[in-house]
Amino acid sequence: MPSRKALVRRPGPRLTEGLLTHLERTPVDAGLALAQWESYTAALREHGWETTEVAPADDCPDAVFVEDPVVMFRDVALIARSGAASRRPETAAVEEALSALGCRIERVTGPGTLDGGDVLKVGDTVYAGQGGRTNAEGLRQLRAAFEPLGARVVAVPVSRALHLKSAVTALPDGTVIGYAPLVDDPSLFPRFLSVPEEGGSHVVLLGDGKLLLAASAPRSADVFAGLGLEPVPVDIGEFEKLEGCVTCLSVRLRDLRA
Ligand SMILES: NC(=O)NCCC[C@H](N)C(=O)O
Repeated sequence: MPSRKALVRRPGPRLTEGLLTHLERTPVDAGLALAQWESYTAALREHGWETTEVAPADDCPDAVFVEDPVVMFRDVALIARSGAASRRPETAAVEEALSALGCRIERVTGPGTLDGGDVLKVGDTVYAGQGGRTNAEGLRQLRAAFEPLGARVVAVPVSRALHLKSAVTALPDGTVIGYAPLVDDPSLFPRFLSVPEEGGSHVVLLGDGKLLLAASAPRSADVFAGLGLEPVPVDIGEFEKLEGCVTCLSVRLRDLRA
């Protein structure tokens, strides 16, 4: 029976200083962001995911984007080493939380860099974005950690978005979805579906055909509903101003050993 736990991390006091790469800074309302985070984590729980909070990293503005400090494959947690040096102190408490949950821990070491947001798993295929935050050495270490476990790692160039998963994610049947202007090369994916909004390219699979996605993507939600899926919209507008999306606010742990 697959596990249904999800790591999350509460927004910290410096959230509004989060890094920006592709967007101009616009004011972030910290109170509203907290309310949106509470609704996001409540939606996970309502759909059967038990949430575990990673201890705060209050000096790290981007710590709420808990997907980036780790990549999971089966019960192995590969602790990442961000291409953004200011994000590296986020990993310590993530490692502690995963270790306490019984995960085996591996670590990306320098000069390798890797952000969890650059890794999209579709079954045993692991698409790894190489761009601003993940370098060739990080990719090499990802292969070394996961290929012995049965992963097939496919490198994907990322030049138009912060992370691979800022550009593409996947539906339950494995179809990769993306907002075409942000995808370097859709032909790298066996099946690609273009969605009408940037926010529509990020979905978190909740199980039973349900997809968590941003409320900013209603037309994409209609596309998914037309495919027989059930969109679950959540407003994450304050995090979108910081180049965050639904995927980066949690790490689902589906293969923990009992
Ligand atoms: N996986 C993700 O897409 N993470 C979003 C991180 C946003 C944050 N402001 C950053 O630039 O690192």
